[in-house]
Amino acid sequence: MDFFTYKDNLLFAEEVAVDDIIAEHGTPAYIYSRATLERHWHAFNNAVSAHKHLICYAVKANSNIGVLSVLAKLGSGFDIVSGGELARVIEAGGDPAKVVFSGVAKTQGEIAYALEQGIKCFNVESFPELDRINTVAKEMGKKAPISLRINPDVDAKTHPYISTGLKANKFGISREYAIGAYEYANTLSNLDIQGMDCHIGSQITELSPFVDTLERLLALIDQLAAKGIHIAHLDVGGGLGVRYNEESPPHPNEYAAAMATTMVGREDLMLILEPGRAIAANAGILVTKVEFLKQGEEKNFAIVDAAMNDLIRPALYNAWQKIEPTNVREGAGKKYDVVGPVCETGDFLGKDRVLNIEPNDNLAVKSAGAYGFVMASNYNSRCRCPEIMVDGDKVYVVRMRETLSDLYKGEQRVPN
Ligand SMILES: Cc1ncc(COP(=O)(O)O)c(C=O)c1O
Ligand SMILES: N[C@@H](CCCC[NH3+])C(=O)O
Repeated sequence: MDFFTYKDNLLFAEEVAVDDIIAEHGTPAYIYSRATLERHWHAFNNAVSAHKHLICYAVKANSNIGVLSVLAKLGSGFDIVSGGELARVIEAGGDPAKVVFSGVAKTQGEIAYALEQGIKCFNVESFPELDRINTVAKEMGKKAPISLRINPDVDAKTHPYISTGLKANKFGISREYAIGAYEYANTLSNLDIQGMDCHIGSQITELSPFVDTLERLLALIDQLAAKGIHIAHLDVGGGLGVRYNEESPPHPNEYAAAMATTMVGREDLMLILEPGRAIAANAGILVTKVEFLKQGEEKNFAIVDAAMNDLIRPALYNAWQKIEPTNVREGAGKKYDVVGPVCETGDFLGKDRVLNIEPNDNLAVKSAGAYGFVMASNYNSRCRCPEIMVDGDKVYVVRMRETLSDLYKGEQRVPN
């Protein structure tokens, strides 16, 4: 069931017509569906329910407090990569004891903050990070729960910018050094070895890289057990892809069930999943208004009021996201490049899209709930747009549109 559907040619978000939301709140605007977020989360959670598990939603995909609060109310855990994300989780009502902290460069301050809040685990990415966490924990008179992120050297077959599990990537500790790293961690008195983790990349559309990775990590866990090092949880990271266009990634049910099946016989080993995109992407759209239609010599342009500063994925990864009018007109359309107001040729949301549109029509850029607003900027001194949550027939502004003075808040003139 899709919670962004057309009724009589009008796009609805759950029970509310998108054009009605826009009439009140303007464009551009991100619109999220609570029911979709919940359904996606449950798809993961249900598929692994027979195994001891924790779903740690990857906050980086969409860190809006409203979004996090929806997931916190379901009892979700969270995967964070900064102190800022931890603060958001707490503000949203999330439980720090269900937080895992990933990232290659955690600062001393971030480590201390996370220890103070009592997070579940630090996903450690290097030997020097082990030392840093041990030192901070010692100063605080605490033991830090840790997991080591193992780089399994598996090809996730995704865009090179979002592949993370290859030897050539900066992430994790290579498999060759894994045992040594655990043995070293075991000598540090303020560390408490809890888990093993990995994350091989994002927008992965096949099961096999996930299963290969899991098998490699389980083999390492067995080697560690033989050395008397006990691992209590295995965190398989995130990375499950979504359908933007023609992709056919495994359903979260299928993916999570494959993970749980590979772990049969290891009932004591808690399974942690860190899905981000698969929960948030198709739970959101970006709505933008057509400002002008312009005929170039070679191309037609639909110039819209959203830009690369609002949604950078097309410019950054040449990513394709579906673009559809919120009110469908009868008749054939024309081919357009959908471009924004920013002064860069790379400022496009889509190219060669057949659309039947007029100025002032609204367009919905689909699958924009993940890596959308979180990657937005104020480039060209553009105000970041609002984020709106629809819940049945209710509409909540979960982040207000920025105003012009927000743009220079905290800045000052230089005195004479
Ligand atoms: C450590 C870690 N976990 C989880 C995720 C979430 O990935 P995705 O949004 O592809 O599920 C990421 C981002 O790729 C990540 O770096
Ligand atoms: N920002 C990327 C995903 C990054 C994954 C983070 N580890 C995207 O939009 O596809």
